[in-house]
Amino acid sequence: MPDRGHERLFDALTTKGTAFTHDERRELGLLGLLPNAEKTIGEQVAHTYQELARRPADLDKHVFLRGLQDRNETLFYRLLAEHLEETLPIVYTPTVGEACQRFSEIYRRPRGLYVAYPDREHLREVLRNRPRREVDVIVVTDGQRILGLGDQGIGGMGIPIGKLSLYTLIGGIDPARTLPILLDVGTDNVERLEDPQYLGWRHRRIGDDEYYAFVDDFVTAVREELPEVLLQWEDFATAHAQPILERYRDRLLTFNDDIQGTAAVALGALHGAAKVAGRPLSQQQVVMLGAGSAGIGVLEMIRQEMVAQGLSDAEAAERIWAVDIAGLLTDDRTDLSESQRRFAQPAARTQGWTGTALADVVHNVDVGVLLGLSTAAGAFTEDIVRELAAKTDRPIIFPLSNPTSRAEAHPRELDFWTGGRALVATGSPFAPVERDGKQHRVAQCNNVYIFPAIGLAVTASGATRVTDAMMRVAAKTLGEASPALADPEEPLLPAWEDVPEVATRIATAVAEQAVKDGVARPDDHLAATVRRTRWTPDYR
Ligand SMILES: NC(=O)C1=CN([C@@H]2O[C@H](COP(=O)(O)OP(=O)(O)OC[C@H]3O[C@@H](n4cnc5c(N)ncnc54)[C@H](OP(=O)(O)O)[C@@H]3O)[C@@H](O)[C@H]2O)C=CC1
Ligand SMILES: CC(=O)C(=O)O
Ligand SMILES: [Mg+2]
Repeated sequence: MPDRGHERLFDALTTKGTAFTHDERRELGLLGLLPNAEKTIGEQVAHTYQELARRPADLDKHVFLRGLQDRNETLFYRLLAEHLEETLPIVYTPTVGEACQRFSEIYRRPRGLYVAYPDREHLREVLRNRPRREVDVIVVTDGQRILGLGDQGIGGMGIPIGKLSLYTLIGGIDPARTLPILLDVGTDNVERLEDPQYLGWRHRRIGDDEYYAFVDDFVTAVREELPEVLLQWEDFATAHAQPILERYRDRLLTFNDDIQGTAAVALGALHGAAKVAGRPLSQQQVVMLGAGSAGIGVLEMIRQEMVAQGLSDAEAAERIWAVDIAGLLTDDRTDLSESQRRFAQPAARTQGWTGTALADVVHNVDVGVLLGLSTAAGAFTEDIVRELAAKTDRPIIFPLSNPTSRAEAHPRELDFWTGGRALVATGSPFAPVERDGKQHRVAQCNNVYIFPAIGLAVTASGATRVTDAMMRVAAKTLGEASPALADPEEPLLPAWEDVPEVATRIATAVAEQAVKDGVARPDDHLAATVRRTRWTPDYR
């Protein structure tokens, strides 16, 4: 801890600002550095909230909140906790997308680490320069697939910063023990490259050989410096996301949020949806628009769930249909990756069809579940949705692409086209839908329901790996918390004010699974350990 009063006052993690008491001011050498009044944290929150509310534009609100985070983290998290539903879309999707696009323009202060390719000979030194010694969670991106907004280069840093805020807010991870990292390997975004304000390495993205060697060196440096840290991969382009996960998942404590976190939240939401629809997942025909890393990750978990519900692998595969830009994934296509090929349907099944686009699949298959992880805004058209709704009482429709501008459909339209029968969840937040004079909250099926709980689970239990079984337990525990199970009129996922508590329950179940899987130390009081691990936004 810094010993000079001035440094103490400006240490965002420990400062209390105007809430330092007179005695503390004397003790810490702060006397005279602050105006006379002594505020409580409650008063500071009220004042700061007023200031936030005065900013009309969401991006301005984002900049304001990021500034607060850099000044006083305790106050930042207390404000967010007290206004969770309202502030989440500001620090996270959709506004964080715009913040990434305009990162260089709104940049104020350093946070986290920029691990740049030109510094590749000095990665250990970069890691050693981290602001704090002890780290529980790293979120790392290379900025190539930021939400559905494509390559943002160094601007991608907004995502690890935002995700880690949610690790703290929802998962109770001590903010002093989080580290956002941006791997700066160039950008192919011409607008960024030509922008004089651009703060990243002004260079095209490096080739795959250099890229994988660099990622390897980065992982080596992380293992040497922080051998026990949880390393979360975020918003990598699909071509890199899966190979990176496969390469490191059995070697370190790591997971890919877009592949595994998204799968777990989708399965959690499907649990409640299938119950309300009155038909288990294993009896549904499932269509996914989008066969990127997120879409394939979700389908993989759905397949596992169908098998757990009694189907053979082959029977499960028959019920899963994946569609990308070129149409349905079929076994005669030569452009599919290995992970996509697992979901390719026999081309013979499309005999007699006039095409294999989404509309054709919905026309020819008794679809009960339609999911979107495609970035294709509006792809769930009125015709498609009406046809789907004519085949089933309670169509399950999840437009999951982010940010809002990339959603495959608007929940209000889905509700209208299906006469209020659709069971809907979206990736980004939407306003409640009005039906029969009542407001119905739309569930936000976003991996934010999962990753903070995974962080809490592994931190509390000392886990050394993230196993598939841990992810499945996270999905199951989330599914069991669905308000729709008790009342089909309720949303498919818990309300934001309940999410920190639900995250604690998920974390406990995941930690128990980690012990069962032999990747965490046994603990007779895991639930208590998980609760004790949680950091809370109180002045110490
Ligand atoms: N709700 C949540 O929690 C999460 C949401 N997401 C969102 O999912 C989206 C996809 O992410 P990711 O898988 O990594 O991205 P990718 O870009 O790798 O995948 C997109 C997929 O959609 C396909 N696609 C694109 N446009 C169309 C179209 N017009 N019609 C049909 N298919 C199309 C692409 O096909 P092709 O390969 O042929 O181009 C590709 O298969 C993003 O918007 C992201 O924000 C991601 C993670 C979590
Ligand atoms: C939510 C998320 O991880 C994404 O859209 O990429
Ligand atoms: Mg992501």
